[in-house]
Amino acid sequence: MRIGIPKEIKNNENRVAMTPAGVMSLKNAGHEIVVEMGAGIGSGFQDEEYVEAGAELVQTASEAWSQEMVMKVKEPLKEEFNHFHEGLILFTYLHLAPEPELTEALINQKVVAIAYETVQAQNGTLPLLTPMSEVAGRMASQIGAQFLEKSKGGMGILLGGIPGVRRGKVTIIGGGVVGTNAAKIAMGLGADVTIIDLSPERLRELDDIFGSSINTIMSNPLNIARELRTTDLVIGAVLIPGAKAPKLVTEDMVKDMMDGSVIVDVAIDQGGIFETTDRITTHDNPTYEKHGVLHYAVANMPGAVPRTSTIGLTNVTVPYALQLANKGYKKACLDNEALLKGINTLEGFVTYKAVAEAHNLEYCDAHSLLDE
Ligand SMILES: NC(=O)C1=CN([C@@H]2O[C@H](COP(=O)(O)OP(=O)(O)OC[C@H]3O[C@@H](n4cnc5c(N)ncnc54)[C@H](O)[C@@H]3O)[C@@H](O)[C@H]2O)C=CC1
Ligand SMILES: CC(=O)C(=O)O
Repeated sequence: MRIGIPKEIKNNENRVAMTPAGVMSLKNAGHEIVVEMGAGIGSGFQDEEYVEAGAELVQTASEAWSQEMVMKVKEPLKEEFNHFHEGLILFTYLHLAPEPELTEALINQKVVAIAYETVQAQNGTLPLLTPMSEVAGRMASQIGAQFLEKSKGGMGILLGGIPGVRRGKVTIIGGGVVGTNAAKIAMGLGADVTIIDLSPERLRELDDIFGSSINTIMSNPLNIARELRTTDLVIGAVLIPGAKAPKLVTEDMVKDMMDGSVIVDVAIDQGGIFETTDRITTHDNPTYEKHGVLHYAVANMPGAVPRTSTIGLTNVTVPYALQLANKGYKKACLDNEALLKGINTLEGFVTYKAVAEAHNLEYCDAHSLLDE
């Protein structure tokens, strides 16, 4: 199969879909990899390294996009929609639930759109989301700590406190991969950490992992409102796979937060869990202030640490890319239920229920389309 790797064009998106090591694995399996010149530079991978690994370099995005399968990192931006063509296999993060225009473009062009974030293993885990959630979770506490500094717009507190001065309070809503990683770093900084989750089993697991070093609390509107009144940094880390994020924090709850406190809404890529994170911010201009609270809502946080992120992402995507390329997407998805769950659009239909529901579109089962 011929596989294209275009350069990412989102604001400060320095990741690339494939390292030279990944290219070599696919090349050794008999596939042709076409890499847009300079695609790896932001992650510290030179064009020559791709050539040595067996890739063909091309000058334009159009050439990289005109292959049978395209692998990317971020969901395509409007400027990229004109590259879509019927039957193209697009393997990337998509986050379609909050993206009606992208969903429509993929349907209209009959793209086989396989979303990294909905590839789901039998045990419910999301293997192609996990490494980026690990990165974003760890970054969320670092970033929150920074924006609590006075010069950055925060209330001017040190999360770890000092002897004689209270520690900062961090509340994490959603105790999955992002939440757990955010907790590790916040604890490392010396903060007083609380995790709120809806799943009693998950709260139990968190209690087993962290013991009495953190507080665990059941998710409900009353508990969230009460915790946020005394929180310095709140991190949004809830996910319902494929679906628009639930707005768990109302505008009134935000109004009740302390002036100079900070929100980091990591779940913004699925629409965000705060009523007040009504826009996506960028690494260039990452925050805005509303009701005295600083809001950070960058949808490609791992793009800021591209070297770590690109290697982490390629580690997990290559085995799936090999299945798609070796068997063709139909057989690969029929053989592997996890990959099948990744298909979000196929033959002009939405094939992921939560996405169809988000846009009020007809849902069609991917398995039955592949079986025809
Ligand atoms: N902004 C960015 O750059 C990045 C964003 N993300 C996003 O972060 C979000 C979280 O991802 P993961 O941690 O990997 O998901 P996950 O599936 O590991 O964890 C989600 C957690 O939310 C909990 N949850 C569900 N409903 C809840 C509710 N009503 N109240 C409280 N908790 C609830 C679940 O029980 C689960 O523990 C996703 O939207 C993901 O796409 C991930 C990486 C980068
Ligand atoms: C998960 C995602 O969208 C990202 O890493 O940018």
